[in-house]
Amino acid sequence: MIEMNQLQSGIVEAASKVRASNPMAGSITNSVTIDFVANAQLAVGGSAAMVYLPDEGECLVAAGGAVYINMGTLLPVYEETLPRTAAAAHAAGKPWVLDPVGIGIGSLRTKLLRGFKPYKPAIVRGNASEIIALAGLWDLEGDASELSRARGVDTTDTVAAARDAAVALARYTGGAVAVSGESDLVTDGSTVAYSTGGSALMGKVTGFGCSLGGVAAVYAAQADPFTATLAAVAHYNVAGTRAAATADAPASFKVAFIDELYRATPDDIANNPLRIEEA
Ligand SMILES: Nc1ncnc2c1ncn2[C@@H]1O[C@H](COP(=O)(O)OP(=O)(O)O)[C@@H](O)[C@H]1O
Ligand SMILES: Cc1ncsc1CCOP(=O)(O)O
Ligand SMILES: [Mg+2]
Repeated sequence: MIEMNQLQSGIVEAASKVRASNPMAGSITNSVTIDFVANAQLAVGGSAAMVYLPDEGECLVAAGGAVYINMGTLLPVYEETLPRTAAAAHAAGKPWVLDPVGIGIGSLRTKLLRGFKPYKPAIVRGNASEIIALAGLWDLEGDASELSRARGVDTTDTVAAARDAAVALARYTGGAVAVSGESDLVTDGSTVAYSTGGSALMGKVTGFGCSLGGVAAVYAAQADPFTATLAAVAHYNVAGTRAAATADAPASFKVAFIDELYRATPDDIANNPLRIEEA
Protein backbone atom coordinates (compact mmCIF):
# COMPACT_ATOMS: atom_id res chain seq x y z
CA MET A 1 0.00 0.00 0.00
CA ILE A 2 1.26 3.47 -0.88
CA GLU A 3 2.42 5.79 1.97
CA MET A 4 0.39 8.89 2.88
CA ASN A 5 3.31 11.30 2.39
CA GLN A 6 3.92 9.88 -1.08
CA LEU A 7 0.28 10.49 -1.96
CA GLN A 8 0.42 14.04 -0.66
CA SER A 9 3.58 14.93 -2.58
CA GLY A 10 2.01 13.38 -5.69
CA ILE A 11 -1.03 15.64 -5.23
CA VAL A 12 1.14 18.76 -4.84
CA GLU A 13 3.06 17.82 -7.98
CA ALA A 14 -0.13 17.12 -9.96
CA ALA A 15 -1.79 20.41 -8.94
CA SER A 16 1.40 22.39 -9.65
CA LYS A 17 1.78 20.81 -13.09
CA VAL A 18 -1.86 21.49 -13.98
CA ARG A 19 -1.46 25.15 -13.03
CA ALA A 20 1.81 25.42 -14.95
CA SER A 21 0.81 23.61 -18.14
CA ASN A 22 -2.93 24.34 -18.68
CA PRO A 23 -3.72 20.81 -19.95
CA MET A 24 -6.64 20.33 -22.33
CA ALA A 25 -9.20 17.65 -21.52
CA GLY A 26 -11.99 17.52 -24.09
CA SER A 27 -15.48 16.42 -23.09
CA ILE A 28 -18.56 14.79 -24.43
CA THR A 29 -20.91 15.61 -21.61
CA ASN A 30 -24.52 16.42 -20.83
CA SER A 31 -26.47 19.51 -21.76
CA VAL A 32 -27.62 20.13 -18.16
CA THR A 33 -24.19 20.86 -16.72
CA ILE A 34 -21.89 21.49 -19.69
CA ASP A 35 -21.17 25.09 -18.62
CA PHE A 36 -20.30 24.07 -15.05
CA VAL A 37 -17.94 21.34 -16.33
CA ALA A 38 -16.03 23.76 -18.57
CA ASN A 39 -15.83 26.49 -15.92
CA ALA A 40 -14.59 24.07 -13.26
CA GLN A 41 -11.92 22.75 -15.65
CA LEU A 42 -10.73 26.30 -16.30
CA ALA A 43 -10.81 27.27 -12.62
CA VAL A 44 -8.44 24.44 -11.64
CA GLY A 45 -5.99 25.43 -14.39
CA GLY A 46 -7.07 23.28 -17.32
CA SER A 47 -8.52 23.96 -20.73
CA ALA A 48 -11.95 22.76 -21.94
CA ALA A 49 -13.54 21.81 -25.27
CA MET A 50 -16.99 20.29 -25.64
CA VAL A 51 -18.16 18.38 -28.73
CA TYR A 52 -20.97 16.10 -29.91
CA LEU A 53 -19.88 14.62 -33.25
CA PRO A 54 -18.02 11.32 -33.78
CA ASP A 55 -14.97 12.62 -35.64
CA GLU A 56 -14.71 15.55 -33.22
CA GLY A 57 -14.46 13.17 -30.24
CA GLU A 58 -11.54 11.50 -31.99
CA CYS A 59 -9.97 14.92 -32.68
CA LEU A 60 -10.16 15.79 -28.98
CA VAL A 61 -8.45 12.53 -28.06
CA ALA A 62 -5.60 13.43 -30.41
CA ALA A 63 -5.41 17.07 -29.29
CA GLY A 64 -5.75 16.69 -25.52
CA GLY A 65 -4.01 15.01 -22.63
CA ALA A 66 -7.18 13.17 -21.57
CA VAL A 67 -10.84 12.98 -22.49
CA TYR A 68 -14.07 12.95 -20.49
CA ILE A 69 -17.21 10.97 -21.37
CA ASN A 70 -20.34 11.71 -19.35
CA MET A 71 -23.53 9.81 -20.23
CA GLY A 72 -26.00 12.37 -18.82
CA THR A 73 -28.23 13.36 -21.72
CA LEU A 74 -27.79 10.97 -24.63
CA LEU A 75 -28.59 12.02 -28.20
CA PRO A 76 -28.83 9.65 -31.19
CA VAL A 77 -25.43 10.76 -32.50
CA TYR A 78 -23.80 9.55 -29.27
CA GLU A 79 -24.40 5.98 -30.38
CA GLU A 80 -21.50 6.61 -32.76
CA THR A 81 -19.56 9.35 -30.92
CA LEU A 82 -19.09 7.62 -27.58
CA PRO A 83 -17.70 4.23 -28.71
CA ARG A 84 -15.46 5.88 -31.30
CA THR A 85 -14.06 8.32 -28.75
CA ALA A 86 -13.46 5.65 -26.10
CA ALA A 87 -11.87 3.35 -28.68
CA ALA A 88 -9.60 6.15 -29.91
CA ALA A 89 -8.46 6.96 -26.37
CA HIS A 90 -7.80 3.30 -25.64
CA ALA A 91 -5.85 2.83 -28.90
CA ALA A 92 -3.79 5.99 -28.28
CA GLY A 93 -3.06 5.07 -24.65
CA LYS A 94 -4.67 8.36 -23.52
CA PRO A 95 -6.48 8.38 -20.20
CA TRP A 96 -10.24 8.78 -20.40
CA VAL A 97 -12.73 9.37 -17.61
CA LEU A 98 -16.19 7.82 -17.50
CA ASP A 99 -19.14 9.20 -15.53
CA PRO A 100 -21.93 6.59 -15.90
CA VAL A 101 -24.56 9.11 -14.84
CA GLY A 102 -28.12 7.91 -15.33
CA ILE A 103 -27.08 4.25 -15.66
CA GLY A 104 -30.25 2.17 -15.79
CA ILE A 105 -32.25 4.69 -17.84
CA GLY A 106 -33.10 3.33 -21.29
CA SER A 107 -31.61 0.69 -23.57
CA LEU A 108 -29.10 2.86 -25.50
CA ARG A 109 -27.36 3.92 -22.27
CA THR A 110 -27.08 0.29 -21.15
CA LYS A 111 -25.76 -0.81 -24.54
CA LEU A 112 -23.15 1.97 -24.66
CA LEU A 113 -22.01 1.42 -21.07
CA ARG A 114 -21.69 -2.33 -21.64
CA GLY A 115 -19.68 -1.66 -24.79
CA PHE A 116 -17.14 0.52 -22.94
CA LYS A 117 -15.83 -2.40 -20.91
CA PRO A 118 -12.91 -3.37 -23.20
CA TYR A 119 -11.78 0.26 -23.49
CA LYS A 120 -10.97 0.42 -19.75
CA PRO A 121 -11.43 4.01 -18.56
CA ALA A 122 -8.46 5.28 -16.54
CA ILE A 123 -10.94 6.81 -14.10
CA VAL A 124 -14.55 5.96 -13.33
CA ARG A 125 -16.33 8.63 -11.30
CA GLY A 126 -19.85 8.24 -10.06
CA ASN A 127 -22.11 8.29 -7.07
CA ALA A 128 -22.59 5.09 -5.05
CA SER A 129 -25.59 3.75 -6.98
CA GLU A 130 -23.86 4.38 -10.32
CA ILE A 131 -20.67 2.58 -9.28
CA ILE A 132 -22.61 -0.42 -7.94
CA ALA A 133 -24.66 -0.57 -11.14
CA LEU A 134 -21.60 -0.34 -13.44
CA ALA A 135 -19.74 -3.10 -11.59
CA GLY A 136 -22.87 -5.26 -11.96
CA LEU A 137 -23.28 -4.44 -15.65
CA TRP A 138 -19.64 -5.40 -16.30
CA ASP A 139 -20.05 -8.68 -14.33
CA LEU A 140 -17.34 -7.65 -11.86
CA GLU A 141 -19.31 -7.44 -8.60
CA GLY A 142 -22.98 -8.09 -7.98
CA ASP A 143 -25.01 -8.68 -11.13
CA ALA A 144 -26.99 -6.90 -13.82
CA SER A 145 -29.99 -6.59 -11.48
CA GLU A 146 -27.94 -3.83 -9.76
CA LEU A 147 -28.97 -1.63 -12.70
CA SER A 148 -32.47 -1.33 -11.34
CA ARG A 149 -31.32 0.30 -8.08
CA ALA A 150 -30.19 3.47 -9.85
CA ARG A 151 -33.04 5.99 -9.76
CA GLY A 152 -32.49 8.90 -12.13
CA VAL A 153 -29.15 10.62 -11.53
CA ASP A 154 -29.02 10.80 -7.72
CA THR A 155 -27.75 8.05 -5.43
CA THR A 156 -29.93 5.83 -3.30
CA ASP A 157 -26.93 3.98 -1.82
CA THR A 158 -24.21 4.88 0.66
CA VAL A 159 -20.54 5.24 -0.27
CA ALA A 160 -19.73 2.33 2.07
CA ALA A 161 -22.12 0.07 0.13
CA ALA A 162 -20.19 0.81 -3.08
CA ARG A 163 -16.72 -0.07 -1.68
CA ASP A 164 -16.50 -3.60 -3.12
CA ALA A 165 -17.85 -2.47 -6.48
CA ALA A 166 -15.30 0.36 -6.65
CA VAL A 167 -12.40 -1.95 -5.80
CA ALA A 168 -13.56 -4.53 -8.36
CA LEU A 169 -13.86 -1.87 -11.09
CA ALA A 170 -10.39 -0.46 -10.34
CA ARG A 171 -8.83 -3.94 -10.37
CA TYR A 172 -10.43 -4.59 -13.75
CA THR A 173 -9.46 -1.28 -15.40
CA GLY A 174 -6.04 -0.96 -13.75
CA GLY A 175 -7.00 2.67 -13.12
CA ALA A 176 -8.85 4.50 -10.37
CA VAL A 177 -12.46 4.79 -9.23
CA ALA A 178 -14.08 7.59 -7.24
CA VAL A 179 -17.35 7.18 -5.38
CA SER A 180 -18.61 10.57 -4.34
CA GLY A 181 -20.73 11.43 -1.35
CA GLU A 182 -20.35 13.12 2.03
CA SER A 183 -16.97 11.39 2.33
CA ASP A 184 -15.49 10.52 -1.07
CA LEU A 185 -13.91 7.12 -1.64
CA VAL A 186 -11.04 6.79 -4.13
CA THR A 187 -9.35 3.48 -4.94
CA ASP A 188 -6.82 1.99 -7.32
CA GLY A 189 -7.80 -1.53 -6.28
CA SER A 190 -5.07 -1.89 -3.65
CA THR A 191 -5.48 1.25 -1.54
CA VAL A 192 -8.80 2.80 -0.51
CA ALA A 193 -8.62 6.50 0.36
CA TYR A 194 -11.31 8.64 1.97
CA SER A 195 -11.33 12.39 1.39
CA THR A 196 -13.59 14.54 3.55
CA GLY A 197 -14.76 18.14 3.44
CA GLY A 198 -17.08 19.88 1.05
CA SER A 199 -20.65 20.77 1.97
CA ALA A 200 -24.14 19.31 1.84
CA LEU A 201 -24.93 22.21 -0.53
CA MET A 202 -22.97 20.28 -3.18
CA GLY A 203 -25.91 17.90 -3.31
CA LYS A 204 -28.32 20.81 -3.85
CA VAL A 205 -26.81 22.03 -7.12
CA THR A 206 -26.82 19.94 -10.27
CA GLY A 207 -23.43 19.23 -11.82
CA PHE A 208 -21.07 18.87 -8.89
CA GLY A 209 -20.50 15.22 -9.81
CA CYS A 210 -20.27 15.90 -13.57
CA SER A 211 -17.83 18.77 -13.12
CA LEU A 212 -15.72 16.68 -10.74
CA GLY A 213 -15.37 14.13 -13.56
CA GLY A 214 -14.23 16.88 -15.93
CA VAL A 215 -11.69 18.12 -13.40
CA ALA A 216 -10.45 14.55 -12.87
CA ALA A 217 -9.80 14.42 -16.64
CA VAL A 218 -7.74 17.62 -16.42
CA TYR A 219 -5.65 16.06 -13.64
CA ALA A 220 -5.37 12.77 -15.55
CA ALA A 221 -3.58 14.67 -18.31
CA GLN A 222 -0.76 15.33 -15.83
CA ALA A 223 -0.75 12.50 -13.27
CA ASP A 224 -1.39 8.77 -12.92
CA PRO A 225 -5.09 7.90 -12.49
CA PHE A 226 -5.03 7.36 -8.72
CA THR A 227 -3.11 10.58 -7.97
CA ALA A 228 -5.25 12.50 -10.47
CA THR A 229 -8.49 11.29 -8.89
CA LEU A 230 -7.29 12.02 -5.36
CA ALA A 231 -6.18 15.51 -6.39
CA ALA A 232 -9.50 16.28 -8.10
CA VAL A 233 -11.56 15.00 -5.16
CA ALA A 234 -9.44 16.85 -2.59
CA HIS A 235 -9.59 20.03 -4.68
CA TYR A 236 -13.41 19.76 -4.64
CA ASN A 237 -13.51 19.13 -0.92
CA VAL A 238 -11.27 22.04 0.01
CA ALA A 239 -13.16 24.43 -2.30
CA GLY A 240 -16.53 23.18 -1.02
CA THR A 241 -15.52 23.67 2.62
CA ARG A 242 -14.35 27.22 1.90
CA ALA A 243 -17.34 28.15 -0.25
CA ALA A 244 -19.68 27.06 2.54
CA ALA A 245 -18.01 29.55 4.86
CA THR A 246 -19.25 32.43 2.71
CA ALA A 247 -22.44 31.13 1.05
CA ASP A 248 -25.43 29.40 2.64
CA ALA A 249 -27.75 28.75 -0.32
CA PRO A 250 -27.30 26.81 -3.60
CA ALA A 251 -26.87 29.51 -6.24
CA SER A 252 -24.43 31.72 -4.34
CA PHE A 253 -22.62 28.57 -3.17
CA LYS A 254 -21.97 27.50 -6.76
CA VAL A 255 -20.42 30.88 -7.60
CA ALA A 256 -18.30 30.88 -4.42
CA PHE A 257 -17.22 27.30 -5.13
CA ILE A 258 -15.81 28.11 -8.59
CA ASP A 259 -13.91 31.02 -7.03
CA GLU A 260 -12.48 28.71 -4.35
CA LEU A 261 -11.47 26.12 -6.96
CA TYR A 262 -9.46 28.89 -8.59
CA ARG A 263 -7.93 30.09 -5.30
CA ALA A 264 -6.88 26.74 -3.77
CA THR A 265 -3.11 26.18 -3.87
CA PRO A 266 -1.39 22.81 -4.41
CA ASP A 267 -0.56 22.71 -0.67
CA ASP A 268 -4.17 23.47 0.29
CA ILE A 269 -5.30 20.57 -1.90
CA ALA A 270 -2.73 18.11 -0.55
CA ASN A 271 -3.49 19.08 3.06
CA ASN A 272 -7.23 18.40 2.80
CA PRO A 273 -8.09 15.58 5.25
CA LEU A 274 -7.30 12.15 3.77
CA ARG A 275 -7.38 8.67 5.33
CA ILE A 276 -6.11 5.49 3.70
CA GLU A 277 -6.59 1.75 4.26
CA GLU A 278 -5.80 -1.43 2.39
CA ALA A 279 -8.40 -2.52 -0.17
N1 LIG B 1 -23.29 15.79 1.97
C1 LIG B 1 -22.15 16.14 1.34
N2 LIG B 1 -21.14 16.66 2.06
C2 LIG B 1 -19.99 17.01 1.46
N3 LIG B 1 -19.75 16.90 0.13
C3 LIG B 1 -20.72 16.38 -0.64
C4 LIG B 1 -21.97 15.97 -0.08
N4 LIG B 1 -22.74 15.50 -1.09
C5 LIG B 1 -22.02 15.60 -2.22
N5 LIG B 1 -20.79 16.13 -1.96
C6 LIG B 1 -19.73 16.40 -2.93
O1 LIG B 1 -20.32 16.77 -4.16
C7 LIG B 1 -19.59 16.26 -5.26
C8 LIG B 1 -20.52 15.44 -6.13
O2 LIG B 1 -20.93 14.32 -5.41
P1 LIG B 1 -22.36 13.65 -5.56
O3 LIG B 1 -23.43 14.66 -5.32
O4 LIG B 1 -22.35 12.44 -4.69
O5 LIG B 1 -22.29 13.17 -7.08
P2 LIG B 1 -23.40 13.15 -8.17
O6 LIG B 1 -23.65 14.60 -8.45
O7 LIG B 1 -22.81 12.43 -9.32
O8 LIG B 1 -24.58 12.42 -7.57
C9 LIG B 1 -18.41 15.50 -4.66
O9 LIG B 1 -17.30 16.37 -4.63
C10 LIG B 1 -18.86 15.19 -3.23
O10 LIG B 1 -17.79 15.13 -2.33
C1 LIG C 1 -30.06 16.34 -13.83
C2 LIG C 1 -29.40 15.60 -14.92
N1 LIG C 1 -30.11 14.87 -15.82
C3 LIG C 1 -29.36 14.28 -16.74
S1 LIG C 1 -27.73 14.64 -16.56
C4 LIG C 1 -28.03 15.58 -15.19
C5 LIG C 1 -26.95 16.24 -14.45
C6 LIG C 1 -26.48 15.43 -13.29
O1 LIG C 1 -25.39 16.08 -12.70
P1 LIG C 1 -24.72 15.62 -11.33
O2 LIG C 1 -24.82 14.13 -11.25
O3 LIG C 1 -23.33 16.08 -11.44
O4 LIG C 1 -25.46 16.34 -10.23
MG1 LIG D 1 -23.66 12.42 -11.19
